Amino acid sequence: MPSAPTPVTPDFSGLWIPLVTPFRDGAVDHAALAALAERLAVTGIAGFVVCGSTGEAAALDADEQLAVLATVARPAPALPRIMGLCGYHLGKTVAWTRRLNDEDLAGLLVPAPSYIRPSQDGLRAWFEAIAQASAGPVLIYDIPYRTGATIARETLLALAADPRIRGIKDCGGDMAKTRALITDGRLQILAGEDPQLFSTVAEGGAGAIAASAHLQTEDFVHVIRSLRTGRLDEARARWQPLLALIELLFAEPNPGPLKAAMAQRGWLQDELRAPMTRASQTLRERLQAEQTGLSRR
Ligand SMILES: O=C(O)C1=N[C@H](C(=O)O)C[C@H](O)C1
Repeated sequence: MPSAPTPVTPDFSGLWIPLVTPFRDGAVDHAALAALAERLAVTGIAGFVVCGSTGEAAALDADEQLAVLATVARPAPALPRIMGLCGYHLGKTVAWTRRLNDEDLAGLLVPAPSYIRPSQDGLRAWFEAIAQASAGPVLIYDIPYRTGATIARETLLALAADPRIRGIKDCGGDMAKTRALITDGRLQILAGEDPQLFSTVAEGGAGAIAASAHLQTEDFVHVIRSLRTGRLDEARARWQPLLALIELLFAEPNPGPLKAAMAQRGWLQDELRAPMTRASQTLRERLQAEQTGLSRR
């Protein structure tokens, strides 16, 4: 049986959960967040991503983001935490990066600046300025459908030469680009599009940051471990039953459907901050039926 790939340092392999931020009556529900972190911490995950897009970070102010980070750290202090950044103002983002140097973080997850669509040279300068300000490693968050900026393969390969930039959360939707990065070998590739988790890890990706893995977490952990140790049949057997759930969770903007499904399990209130909205009634019903089916398996 093939052995697992040799880990690189720092090791970002495995399954990372981009935590939702639970709300109750408009405020962050820290009790629900702490209970969620506690529940997930024992499932075999690599760690948490705090304040990613699933965490509705764009709707949280700086104090709320720091409070969320502190709450997540409490139940499992030894479990690594990656902090998400978002924005488009370089000076403010660099200043926030410096503030985050005071926190105990495994890394920063940094998207391209939203809305302004800089050139490839501008994108490179953006990531390098943030990496330079960061005390810890940086993972590039490549998500053109949210930011409006496509990071070209050549730009990513150029950024890979920076020793502070260690990985990528890949939502680029371009498998040829993903393969080029895997072949290049300098960045650790984490699948960020949940349906692509299997193919990315099977082709040599290090793991995933997958919102849908809030649910059926052990199955997702098992899929990644099986793929990384060459147990393809085992991985496929765990993966295929997850596909319908994943499809439903992204049938409307994330994290609406995910929060609906989690609320059905009694884990949080089905509440989002505007302009994000709850999943539609029809989708909520389909999620309920799918979850009932999974619980009978
Ligand atoms: O917050 C994240 O990290 C993720 N975001 C993606 C998105 O909604 O854009 C989805 C992915 O599962 C994790």
